[in-house]
Amino acid sequence: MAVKTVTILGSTGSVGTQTIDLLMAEPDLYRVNALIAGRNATLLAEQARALRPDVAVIADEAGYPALRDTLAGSGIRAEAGREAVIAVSAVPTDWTMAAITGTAGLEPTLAAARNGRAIALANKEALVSAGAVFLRAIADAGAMLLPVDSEHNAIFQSLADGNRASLEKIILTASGGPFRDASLAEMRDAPPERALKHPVWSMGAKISIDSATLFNKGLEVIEAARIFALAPDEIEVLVHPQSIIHGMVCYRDGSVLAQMGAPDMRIPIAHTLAWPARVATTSPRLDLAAAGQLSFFAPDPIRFPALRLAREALEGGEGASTVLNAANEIAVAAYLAKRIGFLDIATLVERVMQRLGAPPLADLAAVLALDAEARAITESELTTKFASRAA
Ligand SMILES: NC(=O)C1=CN([C@@H]2O[C@H](COP(=O)(O)OP(=O)(O)OC[C@H]3O[C@@H](n4cnc5c(N)ncnc54)[C@H](OP(=O)(O)O)[C@@H]3O)[C@@H](O)[C@H]2O)C=CC1
Ligand SMILES: CC(=O)[C@@H](O)[C@H](O)COP(=O)(O)O
Ligand SMILES: [Mn+2]
Repeated sequence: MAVKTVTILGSTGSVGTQTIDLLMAEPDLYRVNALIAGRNATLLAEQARALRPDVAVIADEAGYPALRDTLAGSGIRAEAGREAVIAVSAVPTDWTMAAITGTAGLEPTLAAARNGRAIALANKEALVSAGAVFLRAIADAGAMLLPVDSEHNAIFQSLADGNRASLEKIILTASGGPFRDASLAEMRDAPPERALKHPVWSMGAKISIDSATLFNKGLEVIEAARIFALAPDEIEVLVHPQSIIHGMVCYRDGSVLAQMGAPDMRIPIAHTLAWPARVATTSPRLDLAAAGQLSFFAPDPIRFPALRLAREALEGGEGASTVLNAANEIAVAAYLAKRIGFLDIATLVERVMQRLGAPPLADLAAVLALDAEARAITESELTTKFASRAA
């Protein structure tokens, strides 16, 4: 088998480190071209010394001296700053893992896509924010989009028999998050430390809070609509606390194909890494007898308004998803900084959506401008309407 060249955008994060676990398990199959991270220069340098890429890039320039000094004499280039992140993302490589959190990952991911190779997409915010602009860039470049998000990878696998035309609907499962059974009062007072405790998955802070509000599932509804060209009413969400079935495709003859697996992100990452082949992983094997029971129920729209807001954004036209995503990124950061309460996240996002509506998006510049405007308006809402709480 030919050696596959690999670049990881977001190598120091939860998805990035699990990708590295897989690469290190099969060192003869892969060669790492570049590792790119945000701030964690110590871990990035350690990863670079183990994987020996051509270059390691740290977005935060303050981390450059540590990265440069640790890599001195190794033959591995050290670079820093946003421009270097985008330039190195653009260097041709067979497979790019797009795992930078938030719209910070949009331009690097599109730079990688322009090479027309495989993009393993974990960074759902980039697709939600840029929508058709993102998909057009992928299609124009002839790149292959491989969904890493567990639910979308499950749908991708369940569609593999080519029966897309016979699809009736898909079902995305949700764990329900740490507040699945909590009262509204508990949620109102919940500190970030509690919201960060996901019942099933170990993930970065931003997506963990999104799972707690169900904005993660809302973003995933939009992500699924874009990747699989589905109408909003063709996408259903079911809470499935065991997180064993990740997604299902329902066909018009009544058949339902589901993808199952232990809740371990190395499984969908490995699927995209080896696609269309499969590689062995050491991930835990599914033991259905031990699981005993698989349960499902509809999400509660009162405690979790995020799903309604995401559906409104999806139906509201292009720019509404950009606004929802940007407002949510700012609101989550404000919650983590204890500037607002947990339930304020959705309230804030809804206010910003009402203020900005759904402006059309002609190109990437329009996406970035709307993203910046939505962030500024969310900040101004935060400092005015939520000022008393912040005091
Ligand atoms: N974790 C999971 O299981 C899943 C995650 N996803 C998606 O994957 C993406 C990554 O999630 P996750 O790994 O949990 O997040 P983490 O917070 O764990 O990791 C984020 C990564 O992005 C890097 N990063 C952040 N900002 C920048 C920047 N401006 N420039 C370059 N690099 C940057 C971080 O670097 P550093 O740490 O050095 O600052 C880190 O390597 C998200 O979009 C998430 O929604 C989807 C499905 C599952
Ligand atoms: C692993 C993964 O794909 C996450 O997006 C996961 O789905 C989060 O769990 P929730 O179902 O609680 O959002
Ligand atoms: Mn997911």
